[in-house]
Amino acid sequence: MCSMESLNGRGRETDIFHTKGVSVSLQAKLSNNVNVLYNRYTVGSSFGNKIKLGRYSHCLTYTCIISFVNIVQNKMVLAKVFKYQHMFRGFPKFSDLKLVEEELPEIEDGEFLAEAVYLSVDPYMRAYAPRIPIGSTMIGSQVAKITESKNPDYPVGKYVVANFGWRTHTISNGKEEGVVFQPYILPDFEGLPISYGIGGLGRIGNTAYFGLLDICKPKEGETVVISGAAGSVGSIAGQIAKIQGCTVIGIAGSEEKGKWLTEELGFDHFINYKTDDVEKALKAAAPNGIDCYFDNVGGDISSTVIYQMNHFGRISVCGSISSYNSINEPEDILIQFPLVFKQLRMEGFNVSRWSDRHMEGIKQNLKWIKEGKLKCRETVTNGFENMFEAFTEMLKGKNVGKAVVKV
Ligand SMILES: NC(=O)C1=CN([C@@H]2O[C@H](COP(=O)(O)OP(=O)(O)OC[C@H]3O[C@@H](n4cnc5c(N)ncnc54)[C@H](OP(=O)(O)O)[C@@H]3O)[C@@H](O)[C@H]2O)C=CC1
Ligand SMILES: CCCCCC(=O)/C=C/[C@@H]1[C@@H](C/C=C\CCCC(=O)O)[C@@H](O)C[C@H]1O
Repeated sequence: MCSMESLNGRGRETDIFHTKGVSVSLQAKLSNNVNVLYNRYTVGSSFGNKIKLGRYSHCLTYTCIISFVNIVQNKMVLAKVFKYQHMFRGFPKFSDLKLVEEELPEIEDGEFLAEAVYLSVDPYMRAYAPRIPIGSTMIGSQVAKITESKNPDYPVGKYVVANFGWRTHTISNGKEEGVVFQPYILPDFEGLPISYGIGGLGRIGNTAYFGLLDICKPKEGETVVISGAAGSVGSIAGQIAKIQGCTVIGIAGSEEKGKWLTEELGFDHFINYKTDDVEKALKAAAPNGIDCYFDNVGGDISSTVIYQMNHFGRISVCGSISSYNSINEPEDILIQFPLVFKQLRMEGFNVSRWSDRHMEGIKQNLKWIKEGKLKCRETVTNGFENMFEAFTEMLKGKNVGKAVVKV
């Protein structure tokens, strides 16, 4: 491995290579955190090559120079990768990650090369951070185009949905280790955006579909509350509750989100948890109590909702984003009283529970989209190097619908 950390500097260019009589201009734009890693060195002859790297040439080893020449000559693939460098503490910092480049080898039999087109940024990346090994690739999924293949199950030109992490290029044999699902060919979305594969027509859509229908089991005429309502899961869960004939109350953090939920998605009521008194607003919106609660946020919002639930109400615990960035343990919140006295059913879930029904959820959500009953909105950030920004903006609530990054 050859580290070029000492070359760091935003937008710095290293420049001219003359190799075997061919003059090649190489622009290596290095951002603050860019490091260059070499997985494999082909020690070819670079004797006689004139290599000029300005005043930083002392930082490069001979091996690195040869490796650069090989990259230029053989068009080797360089993947950009975000590594998890320091454990997040509190709100994630840019310096907790490191952007590096990895030289990829040629693919072998059974393998394919995929180029990320859309990457997902999700709250679980923060929630699971204590379990991510330091130095490993940041976790996450993507929709990627297969650009080379020696595996007939993954043909060139097709798109895969895969848990490759925060990286632009990946070699895979279709059997990723230690991930919650294996790469699969993007189903036919009948002209809908391929990015939906990491959103409404993927595990996000299925989280809303199964988490609401299998756990809350909402019935026509019932009142359903959704927290995190304008996010990717919440906005879909609320629309599915509307499709079931329920009265739907969405809780989210801005008036713009509220307008979208009520005016475009058909939610019956909106509560802004940042400016409204949630307890009073809930009483006004649900004078007869709440039957189902789809919980994306946890914390005070959730205990306030749970205290207003009707007998035999059902709570689907999807997540608790209000606590993910906390350093301190949350204060005790006594929900046992309503759970016991109202005989509520509260159940946590992980969408992987329904992996064997993955296509059922996708097909149903696709049908509802085609029928005009379900809308999937996205907040798109451009540029792989902006992954961290997209991630933290989502944690701050700047996204409406699904937060994705377009490479
Ligand atoms: N159980 C499972 O299998 C799965 C669970 N999840 C969970 O679902 C939830 C929603 O995820 P997802 O739809 O992908 O993300 P979102 O698209 O909803 O984005 C996160 C949203 O959380 C809101 N938020 C941030 N901080 C707080 C806070 N302190 N209190 C209340 N809301 C906050 C923000 O909206 P706002 O402006 O409203 O504050 C932000 O937009 C998360 O808890 C996630 O962990 C997701 C996928 C699968
Ligand atoms: C208290 C911590 C709760 C964390 C809950 C949570 O967010 C879990 C999520 C993962 C889930 C991710 C699902 C959808 C992501 C959408 C993009 C995509 O990857 O397609 C899955 O990994 C299983 C749950 O653990």
